[in-house]
Amino acid sequence: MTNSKKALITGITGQDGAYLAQLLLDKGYQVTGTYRRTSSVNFWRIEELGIATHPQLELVEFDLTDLSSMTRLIQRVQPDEIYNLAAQSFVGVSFDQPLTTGEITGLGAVNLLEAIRIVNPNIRFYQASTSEMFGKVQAVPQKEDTPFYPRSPYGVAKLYAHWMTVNYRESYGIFGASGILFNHESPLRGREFVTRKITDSVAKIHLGLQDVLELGNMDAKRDWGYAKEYVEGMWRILQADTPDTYVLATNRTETVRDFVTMAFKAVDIDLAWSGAAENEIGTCQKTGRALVRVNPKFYRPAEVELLIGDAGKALRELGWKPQTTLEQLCQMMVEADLRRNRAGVSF
Ligand SMILES: C[C@H]1O[C@H](OP(=O)(O)OP(=O)(O)OC[C@H]2O[C@@H](n3cnc4c(=O)[nH]c(N)nc43)[C@H](O)[C@@H]2O)[C@@H](O)[C@@H](O)C1=O
Repeated sequence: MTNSKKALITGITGQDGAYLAQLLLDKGYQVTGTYRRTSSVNFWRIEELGIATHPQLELVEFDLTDLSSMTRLIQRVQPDEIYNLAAQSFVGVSFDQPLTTGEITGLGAVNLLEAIRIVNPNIRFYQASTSEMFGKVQAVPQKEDTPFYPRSPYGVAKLYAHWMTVNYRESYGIFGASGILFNHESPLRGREFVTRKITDSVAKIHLGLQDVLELGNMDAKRDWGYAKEYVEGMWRILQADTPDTYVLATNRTETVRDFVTMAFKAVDIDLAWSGAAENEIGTCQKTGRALVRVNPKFYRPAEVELLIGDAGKALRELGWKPQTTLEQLCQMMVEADLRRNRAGVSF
């Protein structure tokens, strides 16, 4: 399918960037994806999706904190839509690197908004906002009008970018839209995030490549959906008649412990839990072997205890609804990690 539309995606090497690029290429868009220079730039996600060498995909190395190069890039590409998915997105790291997180995750979005304002105010802009902005939640479930209370430098930086998007919408009439996405996972998730850390470890333990899985707070509750469906929601948000803010979530919440139990079940291991807090362990019911234990080094200075979103507005106005259950998602992730570990590849 061809289509005359052009999209710019910042953060093409991340989970969402890769899935969104695939979706837009399938729709016939010309896609420019930007990535940050790091010591180990890695294109494994777009390679796994089979789009790395797609003729309609251009990859550009780019720094979100540099307004002048951003302006030149937008002048050259002339995109119809910009999806800002680039961020320092790991909550744990943001406590150690609050300033870098603020520059990339917070100010980076404003650089894009400024460049749009300068180059072409008709460009549609999607800001990747996050349930981390609800943090210490002020209502259950959380929706678009729930007051924010971020609990990490990451959440604070995202909240700044979110309000700047709203502000540019109201001040300059820019089509600045924001998706408040709850946790969304997939086989393309990085292993620094808890679901993928769990599914990769379960695969390794099952194959005899690892002894035990160590985790932090297992009582944290998250609303986990399937990332591939969430990028479809991003696209719908930018196709709406007017720019707005939408929550994307499943409206189901489970603990980290529940996800661990589910992941071991996917390889036919039933766990029994014992001990509490720092002494909690998960043992194999059949063999009595300890497979999971808590290591306080993974605790965060401030924790988000409970997230559960209400995506009713996205359903009513955009027709968006999650389809994949957490059990299906977990199974899909464990199977992908079994496949990779059997093949000796490690992403
Ligand atoms: C929507 C939001 O979603 C993500 O943020 P996150 O919820 O912090 O994701 P996570 O997978 O790192 O942690 C989930 C929970 O799991 C707990 N937990 C326990 N033990 C470990 C552990 O060993 N590692 C990690 N990473 N977490 C652990 C941890 O303390 C937390 O309560 C990002 O995409 C972010 O960019 C974003 O926007």
